Amino acid sequence: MRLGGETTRSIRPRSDGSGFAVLDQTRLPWEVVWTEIKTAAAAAEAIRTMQVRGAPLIGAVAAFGFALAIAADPSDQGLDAAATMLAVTRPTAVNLAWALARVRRAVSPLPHERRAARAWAEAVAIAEEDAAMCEAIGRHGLPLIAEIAKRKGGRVNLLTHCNAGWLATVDWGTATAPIYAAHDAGIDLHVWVDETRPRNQGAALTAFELGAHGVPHTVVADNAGGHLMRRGLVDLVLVGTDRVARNGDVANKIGTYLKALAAADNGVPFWVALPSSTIDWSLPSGDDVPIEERSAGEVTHVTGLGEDGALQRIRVVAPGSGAANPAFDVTPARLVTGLITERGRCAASEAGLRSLYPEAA
Ligand SMILES: CSC[C@@H](O)[C@@H](O)C(=O)COP(=O)(O)O
Repeated sequence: MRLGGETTRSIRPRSDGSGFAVLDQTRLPWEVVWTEIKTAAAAAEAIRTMQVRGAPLIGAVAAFGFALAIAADPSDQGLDAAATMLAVTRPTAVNLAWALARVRRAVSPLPHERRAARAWAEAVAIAEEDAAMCEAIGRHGLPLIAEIAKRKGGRVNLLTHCNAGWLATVDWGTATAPIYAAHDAGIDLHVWVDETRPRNQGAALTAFELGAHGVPHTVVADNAGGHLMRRGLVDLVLVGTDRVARNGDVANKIGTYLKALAAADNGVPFWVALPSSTIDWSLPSGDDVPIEERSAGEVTHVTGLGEDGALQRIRVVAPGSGAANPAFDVTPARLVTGLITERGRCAASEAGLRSLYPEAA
């Protein structure tokens, strides 16, 4: 996607397999900084500190990190240790465990000396496939926006939460892929961007991306969505997800559930975009999705650019008051109009998912 004057992806593997570079998302939108990752420990730290975030990108970075670990120690014990170190970095996005299991399946039957090259090739394949899946999500989601544009005969207003854009994936994004596809096809659209407290992925990242691509957008406080929907100012809510349970329940950034409730009350379609690497077939419902509990400091303080151009961290909560910080919530399938995947659109239900993925166990 576009970044400054160039076209780029969110992750840049070195052709010799010695490491990869990622965009440090804790510095965006203020600075574009590429961070070199050369060890599995550095990959784990980048995921843990959210220099990289977003379910599909977490999976890709974990895969490359695992490959680096396997190059350093291809033994079974080495594989166990590296997989555990990477797996515990963040709990909610299933893409992380999915990517580690995939690399492990690819290398386990091989002799030690062939494991490193195979692991790196698998990580590259995961990244390439993610970009292709997101592009396909764009193709399958585009008609939803085109139909509204045709019916309305004017500008289509979308609302999105968090960052499910190309920064959260390898390229294109999940929720943003249909938006970019529609915008590039000449459809007049505008995106309401939820700021997404406490870490402000909407205000900092989605707004940054949409701006770089020339997509008209407006950042709103997280609490504005219901009001905008009641006023008829939202035609479609489109979000990503970190884990979809077998029954179509969807885990996503905290606050998504409230948007789904407001959308249902106002008859606004609520669609969720995902690559198949985000489906957790082992989970019967969203009740069992592990919800990440993050530091209270993310709620008590905000980070931003001061008048002097320096980054500042400011306390916004009364001194002495505690804070809780659940980072994700689960939207029940009954509130989801449908799912957009790389294979097409389906109902948010086990039957819907199986209609697109009949081979799933
Ligand atoms: C394509 S991304 C879908 C989700 O990963 C995204 O909406 C989200 O919730 C990201 O959360 P984050 O905590 O920033 O990793």
